[in-house]
Amino acid sequence: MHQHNIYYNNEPDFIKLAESYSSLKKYIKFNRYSKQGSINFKDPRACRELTYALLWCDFKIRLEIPLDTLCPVIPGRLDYIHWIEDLIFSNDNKDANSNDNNNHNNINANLSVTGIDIGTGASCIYPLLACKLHPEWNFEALELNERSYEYAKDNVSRNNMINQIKVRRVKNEQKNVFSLLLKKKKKINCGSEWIESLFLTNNDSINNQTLYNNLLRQAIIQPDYTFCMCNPPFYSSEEEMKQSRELKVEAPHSVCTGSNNEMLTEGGEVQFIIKIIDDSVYLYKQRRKAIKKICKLMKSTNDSKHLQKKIYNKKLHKKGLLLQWYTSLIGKKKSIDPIVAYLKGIKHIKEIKTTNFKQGKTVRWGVAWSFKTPPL
Ligand SMILES: C[S@@+](CC[C@H](N)C(=O)[O-])C[C@H]1O[C@@H](n2cnc3c(N)ncnc32)[C@H](O)[C@@H]1O
Repeated sequence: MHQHNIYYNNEPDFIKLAESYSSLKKYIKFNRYSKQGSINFKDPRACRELTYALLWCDFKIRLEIPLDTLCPVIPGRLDYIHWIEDLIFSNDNKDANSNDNNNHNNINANLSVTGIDIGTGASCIYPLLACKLHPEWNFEALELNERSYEYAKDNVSRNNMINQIKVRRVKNEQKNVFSLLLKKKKKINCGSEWIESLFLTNNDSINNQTLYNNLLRQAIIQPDYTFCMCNPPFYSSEEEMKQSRELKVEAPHSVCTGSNNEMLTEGGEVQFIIKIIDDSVYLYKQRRKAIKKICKLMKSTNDSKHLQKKIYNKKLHKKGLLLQWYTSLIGKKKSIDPIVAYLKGIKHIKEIKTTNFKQGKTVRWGVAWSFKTPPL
C-alpha cells in the first residue's frame, strides 16, 4: 500500500467505525481472530455499507450506488490516486530536467491540476476522492452507461462538488475517448490561453522573436489536461470472467457486484487500453501538425493580425489534445506485456511506467505513458 494512503499500517477498526456510522452496526460480526470485528464480505449490502461508512467517516463523502454496481474498495482506489500524485509531482518532472525547457512535464508544476476519469462509474469514486484530497484539483468524469452517469452526477451534487467535477455522458464508444473534451475545447470561442497571450503580448508586429518563440514553446509543451485515469472493464466475456474466478486458489476476498457494463468489454482490458493509447496518439499527432503549421505561418508573416486570422481561420489553436500523463489500471497480470509492448512500438512516446497495487489478496497493476515534446 502507498505510504500516503491513510490506511497504510492503519486497518479500519470496524467496531469504532460502526459507532460513528450506526447503519453499519447490523453488519458487524465478531470472531475469535479479530478484536476489530469484521463484516461478511460475501454480502453486497454489508460491503456497500462499509464503503459508505469509510467514505463518510474518513473523507466526509456521502455516496449512493445501486447494489448491482461495482462497490469501490476505498484503500485500493486511493493507491491509484497516490501513484498519479507521484507521477505528476515527482522530482523527475520538476527538478531532474529543470534545464530542459523542452520538457512538457516541467511546466505543469506551476499549473492547476485537471484530471480525466474514463468510465467513472455510478460512484464517481476517483474524482470524489481525488478532489477531497486536493480541493484545488478539477475533474472531467466520463461515463458511457446512462444509469451510472445519472448516479455519478447525483453523487457529485450530493457532495457539493459540481464546480470541481464535470460528469459527461459518452454516447458513442467507438469515437475517440477524449472526443467530448475536444468538442469542449472547440466550443471555447477565444481559443486556448497560450494563443491569446501570443497575440495580446504584441499586437502590432512580430518583432520580438524571442518572446514569440517562448510563447510558442509554451503552446507546445503545455498540456491541456494533467492526467487521465481509467479502471477499465477487465474481461472480454462472461466465460473469461467465470474462468478467472475459478482459477483463484482461494475464494475471492469479497463479492463482486459489478454489472456487465463494468466488467465486460469486447477484447477485454487489453483492447480497451490499446484504444485509449491509439486515441492519445491521434490527438498528439493532430496537435503536433497544428504547431508545425503555426511555425510555418510565423516564418511567412510579420503581421500578427494576419497571423492571428490565419490561425483562427484554420482553427489551428483548437486542434489536438495533450495530457501530461495517460494512465490506466490493469486487472490481469498477463495484460501488462502486450500493453507495454504496444506502447514501446510508438515512436512518439517518451516514457512508460508500470506499478502494482497490492491490497490483501488482490493485486492490480498500473500503466502510464507520456509523449515526447513535439519539435519546434
Ligand atoms: C470497471 S468500471 C469502473 C467504475 C469506477 N471508475 C470504479 O473504479 O469503480 C468501468 C466503467 O467504464 C464505463 N465505460 C465503458 N466503456 C466506456 C467508454 N468508452 N467511455 C466511458 N466510459 C466507459 C462503464 O460503463 C463502467 O462504468
